[in-house]
Amino acid sequence: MEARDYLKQKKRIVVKIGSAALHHEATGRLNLGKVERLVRELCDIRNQGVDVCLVSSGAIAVGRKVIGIEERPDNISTKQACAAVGQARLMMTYQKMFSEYHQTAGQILMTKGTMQDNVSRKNAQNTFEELFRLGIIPIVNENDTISTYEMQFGDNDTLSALVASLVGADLLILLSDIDGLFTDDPHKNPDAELIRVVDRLDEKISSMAKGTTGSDVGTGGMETKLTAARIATLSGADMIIANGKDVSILHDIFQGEFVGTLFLEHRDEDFYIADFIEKSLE
Ligand SMILES: Nc1ncnc2c1ncn2[C@@H]1O[C@H](COP(=O)(O)OP(=O)(O)O)[C@@H](O)[C@H]1O
Ligand SMILES: N[C@@H](CCC(=O)OP(=O)(O)O)C(=O)O
Repeated sequence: MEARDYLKQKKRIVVKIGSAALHHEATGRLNLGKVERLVRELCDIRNQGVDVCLVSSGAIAVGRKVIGIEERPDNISTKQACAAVGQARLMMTYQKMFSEYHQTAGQILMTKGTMQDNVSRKNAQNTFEELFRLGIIPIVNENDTISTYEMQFGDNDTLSALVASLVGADLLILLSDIDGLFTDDPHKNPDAELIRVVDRLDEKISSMAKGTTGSDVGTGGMETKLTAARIATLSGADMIIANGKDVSILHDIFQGEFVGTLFLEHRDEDFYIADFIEKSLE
């Protein structure tokens, strides 16, 4: 079995939490206890001197509940309205909880254009760097209120990996509603087995991930998590998919415990974010 003790040495991490992991399944409402535990874990990691960045989904799901829309919206303008309301509400909740643990959080909302355009990307990079220098925890989401189809990442798995690449993180953690990458979708195949470590993202691994999401609020499924793994590992960051059901798993990861699926970094000096977006996300 591979050793994971070296994960204790990570200096800059990006943690992504999905909409499904942030909400009560029965009501679709925000799980405040979970958000609070997540914030506590992140503050504790920050207190150890590690730069921490949170990529949080949930704007549309939160906004949906505030506005009172029962069905998952599929038209873009309704999603944008939900995001406008929900992102503000989500940040209000995060700001309050981070300040209770004496940490400061800042918001960064991005579109595909932010990453494609050299000037915008550099500006975003500078802002991240300054926030880290000041000890502030950036909270990132897609700017859903103004992103129409052609400007969308569409999923925060890919966005979180691009952020990890942009800020030179050495670890990306995707907190999902599942224990990690399985040999098949475990919601459909009870014989699927958890994969502990992925050294190379080859065809065999890619074919295991299905794009369908298991929840009413999530997007992307496992396919987008493998896209994220490709971006993160080529950029020089290890990536872990772990179950966000109990967010103290972040502590376990930092203790070097064998949880989730670990994708090992394979830095490629020729990997360039803007080229990747042009080729893969059109
Ligand atoms: N090979 C696989 N291993 C694990 N989960 C898979 C796999 N293929 C598809 N999935 C599905 O992906 C879902 C996780 O993605 P998603 O619903 O988008 O959640 P999140 O909120 O974490 O983004 C799982 O619940 C599972 O149903
Ligand atoms: N940007 C969207 C989330 C998109 C997304 O990737 O959601 P998820 O699959 O739950 O991580 C929002 O905040 O509602």
